[in-house]
Amino acid sequence: MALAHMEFRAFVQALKDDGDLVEINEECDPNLEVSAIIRKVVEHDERAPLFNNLKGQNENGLWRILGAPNSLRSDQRHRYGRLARHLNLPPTSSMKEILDKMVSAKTVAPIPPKIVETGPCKEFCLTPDQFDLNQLPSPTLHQADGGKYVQTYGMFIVRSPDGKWTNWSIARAMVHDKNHLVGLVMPPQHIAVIHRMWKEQGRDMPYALAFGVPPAAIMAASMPLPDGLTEAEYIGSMVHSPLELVKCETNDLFVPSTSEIVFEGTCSVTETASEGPFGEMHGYVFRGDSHSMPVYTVNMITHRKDPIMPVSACGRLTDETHTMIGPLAAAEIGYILKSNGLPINEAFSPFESQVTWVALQVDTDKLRAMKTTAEAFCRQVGDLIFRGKPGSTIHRLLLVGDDIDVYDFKEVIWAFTTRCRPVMDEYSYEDVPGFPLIPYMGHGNGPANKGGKLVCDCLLPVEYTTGKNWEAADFKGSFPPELQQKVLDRWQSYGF
Ligand SMILES: Cc1cc2c3c(c1C)C(C)(C)C[C@@H](CCc1ccccc1)N3c1c(nc(O)[nH]c1=O)N2C[C@H](O)[C@H](O)[C@H](O)COP(=O)(O)O
Ligand SMILES: [K+]
Repeated sequence: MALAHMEFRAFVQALKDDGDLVEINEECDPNLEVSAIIRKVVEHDERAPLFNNLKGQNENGLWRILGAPNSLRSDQRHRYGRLARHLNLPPTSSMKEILDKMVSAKTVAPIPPKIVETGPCKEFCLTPDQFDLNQLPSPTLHQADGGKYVQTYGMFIVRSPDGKWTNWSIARAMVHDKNHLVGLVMPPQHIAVIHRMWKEQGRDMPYALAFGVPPAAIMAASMPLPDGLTEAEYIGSMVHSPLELVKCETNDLFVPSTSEIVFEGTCSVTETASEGPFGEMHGYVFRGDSHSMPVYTVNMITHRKDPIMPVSACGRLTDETHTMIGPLAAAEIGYILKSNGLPINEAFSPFESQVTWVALQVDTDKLRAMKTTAEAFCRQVGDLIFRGKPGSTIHRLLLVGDDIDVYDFKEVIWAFTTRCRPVMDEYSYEDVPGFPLIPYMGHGNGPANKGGKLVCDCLLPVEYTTGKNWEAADFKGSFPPELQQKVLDRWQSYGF
């Protein structure tokens, strides 16, 4: 068996070996029942459900469903275990170790994928007369959704017309009819950038949609890596070995050879259909919230025997849209700021902000050496991030000092509520792209796609000049170390 980060089926086995999987063998209905179970799982950090017996499965087992593929574990020591298994890291890994791994490939030479003749994803091939997406177990995830969102954790593979750039990304898609999908293609996302290139040439965009890809691949697919970067090469260097890809049957794109299921086809550059509403990552589904989006034709389905379809039933905390979209954007944001010479140590997107914030830990020694002002520094950070793509889903950047652990929300909110004077210490951005999926944007008082962003300076003025002039009124901050040690040593004998 391959390693968990390189083959989805090995990943499912790793969850089972970790005691992090519940196999459900009684028949479940993909119409809401499956998603209701997944929602209860992710709202309580329960074990991942593997639905082995779905209403609508065909004679070759097409398909089963793995819910909550990258959500949290309840045991605090293994909280990010599922994310760690995506990257061949120990299940006790911290979020910092996980995000550092995702950024590690930026400074090494890309390792191009290896093309193989065939692979498990080719065990079965179905032409459109042999399948009906409405009869297969496509799940309805929220009762107010506009359709069956069969695509929430698969990977779209699209390539620029000149063949130079192959982008891998997650973008949602719902069943439109027996062999068509309609999906969210939204600027500034790379799938929309490439779709536009094909549209300018008046040619439909070939795509592949691979479900159950190597877990390391789906992590990079969810990360806002630079324009023009081909994820397949990036992942190869991240995992230090080439990914094995196999050619599609109906177009010249390549898919991971061990993919559980592959949809192949073309995405129209002219035909659109109604897409949404959908229970979104911020926790809302607004009735009637549908938009015209491109139609994908499914010309071929290939798959493994008894294939597993991964499903992210997203919404309120804590599912893949929170464990991946925010933190992976934060990793890219942190990297951009450091590469521009700014004194940033760490970057994280707190789940409690519904991943609309990124907290940035500032190295305040280096900050003081810059002899800058709060306004100049905050504007430098805001201009770099809010005018670029990786910051597109983030509406608040919080600058905090070295004493604040950005991975611990208690620390972040303490600094924000006590060191950032509302209005005076906040620098607004109304002339930058906004994220319309956040309810106060898409269903708020102002323009849905513009503005509504802030850089919040949670550094006190002394941190820019002479340094911290306070002691925290807490156990670690207000007592001599030897007294702290004495209390810890005698804690039991005191009677606690
Ligand atoms: C992990 C994950 C990620 C996404 C999405 C999902 C999951 C589980 C859902 C469950 C399918 C929900 C939805 C969230 C909506 C969203 C839109 C735009 C940005 C962020 C989120 N979704 C994306 C969606 N992006 C859309 O354009 N389109 C989508 O539909 N994303 C985020 C997306 O994968 C990341 O932004 C990647 O950086 C995109 O790659 P790219 O930077 O363009 O090469
Ligand atoms: K990507």
